[in-house]
Amino acid sequence: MTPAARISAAIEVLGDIETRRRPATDALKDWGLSHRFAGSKDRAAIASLVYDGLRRKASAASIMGENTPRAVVLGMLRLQRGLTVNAIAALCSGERFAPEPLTATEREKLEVATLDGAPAPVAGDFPEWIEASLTRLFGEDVVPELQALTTRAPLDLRVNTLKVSSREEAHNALPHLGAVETPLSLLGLRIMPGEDGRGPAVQSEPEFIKGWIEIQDEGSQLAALISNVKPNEQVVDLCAGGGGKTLALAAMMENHGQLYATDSDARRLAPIHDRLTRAGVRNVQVRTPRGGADAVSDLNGKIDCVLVDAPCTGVGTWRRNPDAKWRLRPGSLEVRVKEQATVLDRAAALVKPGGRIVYITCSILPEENDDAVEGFLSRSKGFSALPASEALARAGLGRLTDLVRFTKSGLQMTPLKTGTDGFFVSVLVKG
Ligand SMILES: C[S@@+](CC[C@H](N)C(=O)[O-])C[C@H]1O[C@@H](n2cnc3c(N)ncnc32)[C@H](O)[C@@H]1O
Repeated sequence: MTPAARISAAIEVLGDIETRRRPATDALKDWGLSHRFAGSKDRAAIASLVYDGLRRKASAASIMGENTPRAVVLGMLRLQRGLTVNAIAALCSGERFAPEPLTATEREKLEVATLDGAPAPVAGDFPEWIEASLTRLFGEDVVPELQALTTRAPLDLRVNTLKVSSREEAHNALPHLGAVETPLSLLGLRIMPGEDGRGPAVQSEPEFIKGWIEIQDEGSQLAALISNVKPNEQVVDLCAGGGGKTLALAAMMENHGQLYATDSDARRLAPIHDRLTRAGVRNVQVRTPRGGADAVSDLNGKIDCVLVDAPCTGVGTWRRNPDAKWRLRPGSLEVRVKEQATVLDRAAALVKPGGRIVYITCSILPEENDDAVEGFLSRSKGFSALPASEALARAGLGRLTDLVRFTKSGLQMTPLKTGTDGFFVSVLVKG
């Protein structure tokens, strides 16, 4: 396919997402099934155009003065990809499979293309209804913070110290990936996405299959490190899901002590078994919930650290899932907030005196972060929030102090400040 034909395809897919209100992955999959001639490079390039369009949907529509899929793609090519008006015009030739030529108005709009004076939800590409929440956290930095969430995320790897002795060893074994060391996690390697937004097929690498590396955002690695779990502790990963954090905790515990991994959704937990085997983990008991029974009721009052990687809106991962931002509704935020209260209350009963809950979300909305923690502290006697600077110091992560945003009861990482997904962490100590 020509670059111009890929742009036509991206406009078509964005139209499908809009009219049928469906996730981008479904629309892209259907497009691929009905255009079997398109090769994998074409499909990746089209997906990348669609995701960039979603990343800049509000700002692109604003500079073009209309909200059509074509306007979004044209505006995105200018704003996100930095194409000149002539380069965009050359792609829109009107020839076979290419988009129609630019109108005089489109040309004019693309030439001016400024976001000066645009309201924050337009300049920062986010839904208007969360502006007040974001302002509570970011104050005057809402636009730069949210603009950083419109960029493409790198592919981060965590080196598994249960299988290799150092980050260097894994790095040296994988020179062809072009990875660099992550600046904040000493276990991380980072691969920048290619022009078409694609990364290498890491999961096919022999080192991945041997368990030397896992795919994990640097922010997620840091959140696990802040828990400061140690060998020989008793630890529960209460929302273990597919086990991303469980694996990181097990490596920190050097396979000593006991780590219980559970989740209210048995299906989400299913992949953890293969992952634990591949990673060489021997100290994890997976507790699969059965028939609604509490899978960790025997552990009440016995646990040193309960990790609550809470269900959340995922606003902090919008770099990776840009269509999620336009599907977020106040009702879904409310549901997540209720789930967060439930899971925090469950965690509280597990903790022994002197133990801790480490509460994590991949969100930047205060309702899911400080408010959830403050609500918990007002309901539960005996817990207090450890100052986040102290939590960093205890975990040997003092280097984060000048980068993270400290909040009332925790700390916030963001793409702008830490170059990671938007993770929130709060450590709640039982006196
Ligand atoms: C952010 S995801 C966990 C991701 C996982 N920890 C990882 O690192 O790959 C949140 C998880 O919380 C689970 N969850 C939701 N409500 C829960 C509850 N009341 N108790 C336990 N788990 C719950 C969800 O099923 C989901 O798997």
